Amino acid sequence: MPSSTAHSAPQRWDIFCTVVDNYGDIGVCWRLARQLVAEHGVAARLWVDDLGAFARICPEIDPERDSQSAAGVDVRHWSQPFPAPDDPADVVIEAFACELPEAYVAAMARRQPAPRWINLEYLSAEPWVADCHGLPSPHPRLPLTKHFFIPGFDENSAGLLRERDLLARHAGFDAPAWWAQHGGAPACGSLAISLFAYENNAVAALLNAWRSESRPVRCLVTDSRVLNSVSAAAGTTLVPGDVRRDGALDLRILPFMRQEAYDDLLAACDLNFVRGEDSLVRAIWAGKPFVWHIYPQDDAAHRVKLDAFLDRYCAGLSIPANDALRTFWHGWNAETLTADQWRAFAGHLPEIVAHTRNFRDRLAQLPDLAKTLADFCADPV
Ligand SMILES: Cc1cn([C@H]2C[C@H](O)[C@@H](COP(=O)(O)OP(=O)(O)O[C@H]3O[C@@H](C)[C@H](O)[C@@H](O)[C@H]3O)O2)c(=O)[nH]c1=O
Repeated sequence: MPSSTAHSAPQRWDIFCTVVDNYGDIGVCWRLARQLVAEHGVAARLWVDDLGAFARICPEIDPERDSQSAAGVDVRHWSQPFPAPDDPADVVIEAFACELPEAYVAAMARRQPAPRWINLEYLSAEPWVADCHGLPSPHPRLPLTKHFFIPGFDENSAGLLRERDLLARHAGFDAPAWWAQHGGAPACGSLAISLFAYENNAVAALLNAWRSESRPVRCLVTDSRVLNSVSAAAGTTLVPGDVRRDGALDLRILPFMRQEAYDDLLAACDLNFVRGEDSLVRAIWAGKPFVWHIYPQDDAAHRVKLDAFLDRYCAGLSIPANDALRTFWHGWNAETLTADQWRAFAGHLPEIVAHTRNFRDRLAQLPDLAKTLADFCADPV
């Protein structure tokens, strides 16, 4: 149910997003803002410090304009100094612990009732999420309380972003039409693979393995950081539109696409290599086997995060499939992958296909992140 009625003004939400690097931060905030407007009837204003990054995933955005509307969302450039705040919103989302403008926080403190203030954290499959999700954090000086919202994989977390019609869209996906517009259907019996990742030295081993596969492999490389590694492995600079055929491998470089189109790419392929948290979640909803290149952190904290996810994802797999999948994911993330590891993983793909579909279906039983948030914020503080 929308949060507003015909008689009351819609609830106003301000979502603040700083683009730390890449597209994950804005990718998540943009999806959330659109879904809140479309499914919960709120008036959402999205403050973004880097409109250039935003325009890459949503080409309607004009990076030169401080104020514009897209998909019903009021998009604002979060510039410095921050414009004097008018009336702070009913709900204020601070995405990924970005620091709100001081003047805005002061205005929040003057508001009656105080706004709901949410710190939307990074996704994690780790067990500590259950203890921290939803915790209040009173402001040390002002009459404000911030709550932590942590996306995750069970009912003790904030859930995952999932639009109401997403699974139906995947179920009705017209693969032949998609392939007709994207270079033609792969040869019969092919394995279609999308490749989105950070730079990764293991690309060379992977491409070699695919060249000598027993079945044709159509690999669609996104115009992302992994393209540097693909170019290095190919010994030439590849650009969107390039096609390279070598042995069983048919390699195609795609242009960077709008965010909605990325979902279709995941739906079209049999296996998706993803990175960061937003593409990981989209790969789960596509219900196809996937391989996660997790955002690397200096202290190797990403290994713990990766294993926590693997523990959830692999539960219920046979021991050989479990071993092959984990070894393959670790090899990809450590950039030490071998052709044997690919063959072992690929040999278990039929089991992993069915397993991933079940994993997706189980997660789809949980409330989605926008709903969890909208429910929590439905009433004033
Ligand atoms: C390949 C492609 C992706 N996308 C979108 C899909 C996603 O919304 C977004 C990519 O986001 P992610 O998968 O999260 O990967 P990322 O590496 O871009 O973002 C990262 O930012 C870091 C700061 C975080 O620590 C990471 O966890 C992650 O969020 O880009 C397109 O819109 N078009 C494309 O062609």
